[in-house]
Amino acid sequence: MIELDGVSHTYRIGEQRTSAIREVDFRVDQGEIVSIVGPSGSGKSTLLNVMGCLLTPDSGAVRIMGKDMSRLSDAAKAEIRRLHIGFIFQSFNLIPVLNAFENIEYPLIIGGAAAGERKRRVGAILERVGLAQHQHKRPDQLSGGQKQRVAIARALITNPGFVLADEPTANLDSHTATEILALMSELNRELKTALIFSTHDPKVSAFAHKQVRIEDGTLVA
Ligand SMILES: Nc1ncnc2c1ncn2[C@@H]1O[C@H](COP(=O)(O)OP(=O)(O)OP(=O)(O)O)[C@@H](O)[C@H]1O
Repeated sequence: MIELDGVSHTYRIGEQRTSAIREVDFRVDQGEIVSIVGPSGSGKSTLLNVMGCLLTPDSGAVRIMGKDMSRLSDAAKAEIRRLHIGFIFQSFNLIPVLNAFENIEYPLIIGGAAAGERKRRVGAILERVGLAQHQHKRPDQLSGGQKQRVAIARALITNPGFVLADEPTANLDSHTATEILALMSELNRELKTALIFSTHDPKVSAFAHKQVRIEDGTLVA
């Protein structure tokens, strides 16, 4: 599970201070789908980045699988991220010079998987997300929905316990967004991977089992 206990974060640029999240208590259990809803600037990305250990909060505790992140070195946190957390971004963040197969394979190379195992696992997930026939295309040769399918496959290829998705459907038309959400829900049921995603669209939020609302950095519901 991921647990946040009284977590706050303030950005500092010169003299300017922006209190992005304040005293957030939050918990996600295995297999849940949780949406974080709120207007622009309310702190959704900051909250996801703290949960994914991409950002160290000023105060409060972040525990992942029971481990207190504040006690770990950067290298140990990177290892927790690699083993337990997948990321999906609004703008897909695929590597432009790699094709779909290679983008999905990349986390397995980092993790030291052998070539045969990589081929088998990437082949299986390409089938699962409906992209087997597009595996040799680079991101600029894929549609928005196909790019997000590659990103979903890349996030899931290491079998993480959690996938954090920052506005995963914001750059997609509503039909493609619905397809992507349906795919993520199916994969959540099959793999029991928890999915935490942010959105400001109530229709998108409705896909979640649990919805939390953030306003001005504070969880309000
Ligand atoms: N790197 C940063 N440096 C300084 N201020 C930041 C930084 N990132 C975010 N902020 C500020 O922190 C607050 C929360 O931002 P955050 O990106 O978490 O909100 P959000 O709800 O994800 O917004 P959006 O829906 O527009 O992506 C905003 O006031 C924002 O301007």
